[in-house]
Formats: sequence, C-alpha cells, structure tokens
Amino acid sequence: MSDIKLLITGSKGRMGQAIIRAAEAQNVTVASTVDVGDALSPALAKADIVIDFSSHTFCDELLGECLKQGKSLVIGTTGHTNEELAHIREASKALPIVFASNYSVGVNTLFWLTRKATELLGPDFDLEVVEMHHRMKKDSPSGTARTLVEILADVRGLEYDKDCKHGRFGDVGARTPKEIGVHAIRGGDVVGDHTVIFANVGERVELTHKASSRDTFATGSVRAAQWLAGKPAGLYDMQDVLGLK
Ligand SMILES: NC(=O)C1=CN([C@@H]2O[C@H](COP(=O)(O)OP(=O)(O)OC[C@H]3O[C@@H](n4cnc5c(N)ncnc54)[C@H](OP(=O)(O)O)[C@@H]3O)[C@@H](O)[C@H]2O)C=CC1
Ligand SMILES: O=C(O)C1=N[C@H](C(=O)O)C[C@H](O)C1
Repeated sequence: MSDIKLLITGSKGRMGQAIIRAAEAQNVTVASTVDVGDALSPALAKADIVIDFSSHTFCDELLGECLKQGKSLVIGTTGHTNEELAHIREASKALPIVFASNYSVGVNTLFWLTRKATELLGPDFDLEVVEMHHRMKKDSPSGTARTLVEILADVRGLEYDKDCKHGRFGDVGARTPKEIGVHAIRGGDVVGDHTVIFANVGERVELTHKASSRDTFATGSVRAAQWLAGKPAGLYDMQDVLGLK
C-alpha cells in the first residue's frame, strides 16, 4: 500500500472516475474528492497530493488553497489562459507540481519523437498538427496538440502565440515556412488522436498516436503523484516522471 493520500478534483468527470479506479488498482489511497459545489479546503486538508482533471476555471482557487496548505499537485487539466499558466509557473516556485497535457506513455514518446524528427528533417518540411477528440471536449486545440506545436516551434525558433495558425479559412494566401498549422476535429467518442505531419515536396512523414482508453492517462497521473512525493518545489512534466529527458 502506497502511503500517499490523494485528493481527486473533477472527481465526477470522465477522467476523475478513471483516476479513482486507477488509484484503487494501484493500491493508492483516495482520501477525498471534489467536484462542482464541494468545499475544497477541508477535502485538501485530508490529502498530501492533488490530482486535478477538472476545468481551467478552477485553477486559481486550487493553486491558492494548495499554497495555503503546502500541498503538491499533479495537473492534467488543459485549456488554461496565458494568465493561468503564469500562475502555475509562479506556484511551482513554492510547491512541487507535475503539469502535463498528456499522461500517457505513448504520447510522451510522441513528444520525444517529434522533437527528434523536427531536428533531423530540417527546415524544408512544413509542419502541421491534427487532433481529434470526442464531442464533449470543451477546449481547442487540445493541450497535447499545443504541446506538440510548442515542441515544433522550439526547434524552429518560432513562438506558439505568434506563429501557430489555428485552422485556415478564406483567402489566407500561400503557406509560409514560418507557420505551424493546428487543426481540431470533434466527434463521437474518440478518446484522443494526434498526428504531426512533416510535409516536403515529393515526400511526407506522419507521426500518429491514438488513445483508445482513458485508463492510460489515469494510470499515468497516479504514477506521477507517486513520483512527486518528497520532490522539491519545481515545475515537472510527464517526461521527467518517465525519465525521457
Ligand atoms: N493531461 C491528460 O492526460 C488529460 C487531460 N484531460 C483534461 O482533463 C480535463 C477534464 O476532462 P474530462 O474528465 O474529460 O472532463 P469532464 O467534463 O468529464 O470532467 C470534468 C469534471 O470537473 C468538474 N468541474 C468543472 N469545474 C469545476 C470546479 N470549478 N471545481 C471542481 N470541479 C469542477 C466538472 O463538473 P461539470 O460537468 O458540472 O462542469 C466535471 O465533473 C479537461 O481539461 C481535459 O482536456 C483529459 C484527459 C487526459
Ligand atoms: O479532453 C480530453 O479528452 C483529452 N484531453 C487532453 C488534451 O487536451 O490534450 C489529453 C487527451 O488527448 C484527452
């Protein structure tokens, strides 16, 4: 039996329910749960580490309470504003935080491969990211697609906010070598598909990951919580947890 005690936030959601099952399967204690309408402070007092897959709108309240009580965080929620992202970075100066847009082993391997392929293929290849998710997903593009674009941008010396083209519509003109396209498809019950396209004249490379179960994210987040126990304050990601850096 692991001796960490978890608070699961967003506990009634698709991921929250999967994480409660994953914790039980890994003999990790879920000490408390929080969803809309529940009081955070007393629930947090019962736990050492929070696993948060809720909504970005909960971010500031959660960070504030974790700072007050000195609790560690595993954040899986996506779709944060730039301001909320800055608050997570600030909080990580005082708290150990794992923050990852995707907790699956496969996608974190895709992150690694994407960096490697971008470096190897060089500047002649056009870069595009396509993602598909279930009809209930609220944020777009997915956090994983954003991370993929950030990796591509980092290798090419580009910036997510400036150089990412979210879909294309109308008389947008010819593609420039400085842009990275990202395209979000929504429908049905798709758990999460991501493809990175490297397109040159005469050839194309595509790297694809397809998740068929949320258990892969849930198991990864519990693993991240176990890894985080006893770590110093800092901002970590799932590649740190998996030793892929
Ligand atoms: N990093 C990763 O590996 C993954 C990340 N995700 C991300 O996790 C998040 C949740 O996804 P998913 O489980 O599918 O979504 P759901 O909508 O199924 O679950 C979210 C839950 O959080 C609740 N919630 C919303 N606001 C608050 C709040 N202020 N306080 C407490 N609870 C709140 C929701 O309640 P209500 O329905 O009433 O709003 C809901 O029960 C999303 O941002 C998603 O992108 C998902 C999968 C993997
Ligand atoms: O909302 C989801 O479902 C998912 N969200 C994450 C994201 O936005 O990248 C991860 C996964 O693809 C499923």
